[in-house]
Amino acid sequence: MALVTTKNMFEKAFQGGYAIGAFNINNMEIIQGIVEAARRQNSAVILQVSKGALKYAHPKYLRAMVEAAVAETGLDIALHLDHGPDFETCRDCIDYGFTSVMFDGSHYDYEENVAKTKEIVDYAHARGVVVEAELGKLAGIEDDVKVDEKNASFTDPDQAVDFVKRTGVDSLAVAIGTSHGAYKFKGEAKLDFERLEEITRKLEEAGIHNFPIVLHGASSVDQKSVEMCNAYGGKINGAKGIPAEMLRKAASMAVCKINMDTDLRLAMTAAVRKALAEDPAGIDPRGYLGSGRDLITELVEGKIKDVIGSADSMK
Ligand SMILES: O=C(CO)COP(=O)(O)O
Ligand SMILES: O=C[C@H](O)COP(=O)(O)O
Ligand SMILES: [Zn+2]
Ligand SMILES: [Zn+2]
Repeated sequence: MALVTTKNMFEKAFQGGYAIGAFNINNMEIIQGIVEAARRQNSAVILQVSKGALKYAHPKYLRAMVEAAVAETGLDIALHLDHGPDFETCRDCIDYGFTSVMFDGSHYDYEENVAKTKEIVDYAHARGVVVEAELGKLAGIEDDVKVDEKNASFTDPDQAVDFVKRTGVDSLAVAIGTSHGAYKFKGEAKLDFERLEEITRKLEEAGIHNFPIVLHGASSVDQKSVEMCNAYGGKINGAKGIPAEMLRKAASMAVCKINMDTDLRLAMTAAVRKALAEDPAGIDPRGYLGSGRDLITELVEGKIKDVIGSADSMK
């Protein structure tokens, strides 16, 4: 039993009109919380590691824990680098046994993004690893880079076709109105589904069939977690995410990978705050971290079952 790439997962998800959840991991409790949900729902899952996570927990630790999860559950699990900033980071993760890497060159000009992505695709494909790239700029905060709403730009469908052809990437993250973090919309939530449809139509016309699209910044910012945080001393105001029905619609289209981190952070924080507040004399980390882990399981199970639709994708 070994880690798998996302190739087979995406083929099935595209055909089946659902998406695979890609959840950010930073420590053992988060990994266990997600994997337990995937096990209960018999679902394939992607565990992804940001640059910040690589710094917090060495990739060797993360890989070893994820491999333990595969051995325990027998599930299809891909270990993915999220927003790889450069060739070196992507190469290191490939060399550490990741099965998928993202190179995020969206902040470079177009030709530079093409050239850098291609270099990583060549290195990865020679080693059986798949690559996700990004075109268009999402608003919000990614690692240290903050893009404000007016500097965000949606993905151009013609450019997407040219990009996929020239780089040979395996999947593409697009900008259609989602953003990273807990504050996604000031007013009404809105995604550009026509653009998403046009990207797929143009790819199909160019002979690139069933091409998997990735949606970043897809947390729903569940009010239950926000309220729980605030009830136990948190101060989270005006947070707003992507409504579940929009994610369902995206998953039914070409979106095969849906990225969520903020929702997990909120759940973990809410549960830890509550556990500490309710047991002021408690000092056992297994108590409050265990509560965080349980709430992550509950949250991820709900996403798999009711939002992204990947339940029983292991069959
Ligand atoms: O896209 C993400 C990680 O790459 C996470 O998005 P959220 O901030 O919406 O959870
Ligand atoms: O894309 C951003 C993810 O939420 C990861 O966040 P991080 O860089 O703080 O680990
Ligand atoms: Zn980006
Ligand atoms: Zn992202």
